[in-house]
Amino acid sequence: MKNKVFNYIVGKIAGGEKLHFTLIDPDKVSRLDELEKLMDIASSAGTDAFLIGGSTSVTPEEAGATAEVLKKSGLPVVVFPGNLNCLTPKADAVLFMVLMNTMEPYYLMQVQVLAAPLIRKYGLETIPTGYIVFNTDTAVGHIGRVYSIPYSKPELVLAYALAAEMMGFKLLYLEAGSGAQSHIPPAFPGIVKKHTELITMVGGGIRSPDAALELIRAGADIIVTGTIMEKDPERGVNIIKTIKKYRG
Ligand SMILES: CC(C)=CCC/C(C)=C/CC/C(C)=C/CC/C(C)=C/COP(=O)(O)OP(=O)(O)O
Ligand SMILES: O=P(O)(O)OC[C@@H](O)CO
Ligand SMILES: [Mg+2]
Repeated sequence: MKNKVFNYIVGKIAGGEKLHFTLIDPDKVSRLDELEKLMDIASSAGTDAFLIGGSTSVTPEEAGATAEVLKKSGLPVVVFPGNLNCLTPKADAVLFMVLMNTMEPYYLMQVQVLAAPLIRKYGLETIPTGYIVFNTDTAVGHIGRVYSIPYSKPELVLAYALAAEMMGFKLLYLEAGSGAQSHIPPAFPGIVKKHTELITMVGGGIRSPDAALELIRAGADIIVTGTIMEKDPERGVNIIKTIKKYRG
């Protein structure tokens, strides 16, 4: 069905839910038995979908094998691509992303042109996504040649968000970078939510239920965690449960 994953997300948000996505980096979780364990823990806690991706070192075979395992959960499996190598027909959908604050033309239009025919052949659903990365001191910040946006300037974030909406993106991913020292300020999802209709997804450096709650209260619709599930699954479960209990 067309837009199946997107409609699943929109339906949950319309029903008053806040969502949690679990990021699996095939570069970090390469053993399939470990992956299955993580999947069971996250899905029992109530995560709403799985993202698969990494900035470096993901082979198409690893992406495919990861997707195949995660599909067993019955939850949507969405590619969050660092590049073409992350694409796999085994997933349900792909975040069709533009890295809005890059200085590298490849991440603005070239990778999308290279990816589009492959995605069509694979039959993957595409979710038009504006991607903004705030921390240059992370793998994605380095690989993506990110042009940093000051943390003290939410109005600049809003300018990006308005541009994303005017260009027809449906989702805006505000990213501190995987393993970032700190998550983004709540004022960022706050200002985006106040002035646009974009689905607002926040990730990077979220390591506590309080941090997730703060971002959700400010306006984030979707919280992404990756590292915490690999390092401290119990804490990861607490974050998911807190998000799923929240009613605004
Ligand atoms: C449309 C297609 C096919 C691709 C878009 C490609 C774009 C725009 C990529 C943006 C730049 C980039 C490198 C994104 C990577 C995002 C990602 C999957 C991050 C996951 O975390 P890691 O950066 O691997 O963190 P670790 O350092 O913890 O491994
Ligand atoms: O690994 P963490 O810090 O949870 O970040 C998740 C995600 O936003 C990275 O793209
Ligand atoms: Mg990685």
